[in-house]
Amino acid sequence: MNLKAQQPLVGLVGWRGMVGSVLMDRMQAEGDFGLIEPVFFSTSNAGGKAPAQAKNETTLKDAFDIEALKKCDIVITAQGGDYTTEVFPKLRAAGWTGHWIDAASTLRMKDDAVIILDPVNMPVIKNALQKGGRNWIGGNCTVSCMLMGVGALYKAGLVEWMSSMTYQAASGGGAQHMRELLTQFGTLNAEVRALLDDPKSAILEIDRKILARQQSLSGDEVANFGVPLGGSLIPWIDKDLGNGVSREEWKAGAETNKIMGNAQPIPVDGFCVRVGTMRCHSQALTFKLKKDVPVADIEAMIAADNPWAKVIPNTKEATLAGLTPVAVTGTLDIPVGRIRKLAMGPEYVGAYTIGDQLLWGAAEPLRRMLRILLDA
Ligand SMILES: NC(=O)C1=CN([C@@H]2O[C@H](COP(=O)(O)OP(=O)(O)OC[C@H]3O[C@@H](n4cnc5c(N)ncnc54)[C@H](OP(=O)(O)O)[C@@H]3O)[C@@H](O)[C@H]2O)C=CC1
Ligand SMILES: N[C@@H](CC(=O)OP(=O)(O)O)C(=O)O
Repeated sequence: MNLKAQQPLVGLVGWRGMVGSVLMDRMQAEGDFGLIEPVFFSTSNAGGKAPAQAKNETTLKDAFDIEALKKCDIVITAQGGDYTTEVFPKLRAAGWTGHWIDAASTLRMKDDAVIILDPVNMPVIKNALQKGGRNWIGGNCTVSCMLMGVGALYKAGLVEWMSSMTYQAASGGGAQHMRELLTQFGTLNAEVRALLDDPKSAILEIDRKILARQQSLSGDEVANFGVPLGGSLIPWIDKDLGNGVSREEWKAGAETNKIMGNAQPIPVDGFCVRVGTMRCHSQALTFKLKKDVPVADIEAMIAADNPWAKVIPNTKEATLAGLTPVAVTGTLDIPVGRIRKLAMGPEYVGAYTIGDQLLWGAAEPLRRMLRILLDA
């Protein structure tokens, strides 16, 4: 398949979901649709009208139609893991040799799949391409955002181990989770609105009423998270692996090492916590470096690594201005701040980083992989 010789046929699945919509916006902004012939698929509305970016094929194809998918040179999917599990093996079994670009975690750890994050692991991607690689999978959002920020330290071989404590946004669970969080905030606010309006009301009375309402949230009010997130947090994300580790925590080590192509795995571990933010994942990092490196050198390496990593000076003023989810949401910036030596010794370094989990954490690596294939 010579992807350069023509406008390749690119099948888009999951384009109207939350991740898919962010992907479409980014592809539009970067002019990607000018380089491809898009074919839009749907799991629910085959025969419906394709979005405005459609060119020749203006109706939606059935996303389960293997013959229709087989015609594509490239398929990009943000439809989710169940879709991948059902369709991908059938498509390959039918003899399809095109490129599969996927946001779901299903195929990430397969030997013939590469976790794509090209500003961090372009050599790994190029090497796989040369060997005929065809399966390109976006990484876990927390891992991708972390490596976009501090990948420089891994590339330099400086990391002996790293611990990551995350503060993950509601969007990581999907659109319904974001709605649930906001609805809970509204419910809680309504519960004490009269008391809030009265400046003389007792804060402990407000606190008591809020707690009572949080504890009574049930049914549809907690259908997605299972327990209240508004005014609370949840220190478990994804499945229980049965050994005290959550699947989200397991991904940190497994995916970091796979992305970096480490022959000798570097220990990466910590706790993943869901907090009441909208779509930015934050994380506090502890590094044990292999040697004592001055903070200024660490900052310089991070700043020089890629155009999106931004060092935030370790002051209160700069932190409040540039190192919060509200400051970062909707941008491709990956600020890294709070960089300092820790009390444990000169090789121990702390840092704090944030990324929009729908951009670098999901959509952006997919569209960049498309461009890599088009340029190959
Ligand atoms: N959420 C996240 O943070 C991340 C998600 N991912 C991966 O991406 C997958 C998709 O996630 P996400 O985008 O959050 O899922 P969504 O639920 O937003 O979208 C998934 C699909 O649901 C269908 N759908 C049904 N009703 C609606 C509706 N009202 N509006 C839009 N779409 C609707 C669409 O399929 P159709 O058009 O065919 O009906 C859509 O493609 C995940 O399963 C995961 O594998 C990866 C990284 C991060
Ligand atoms: N699990 C992440 C979101 C996500 O979709 O991750 P993954 O792509 O690894 O399943 C979160 O909840 O924040």
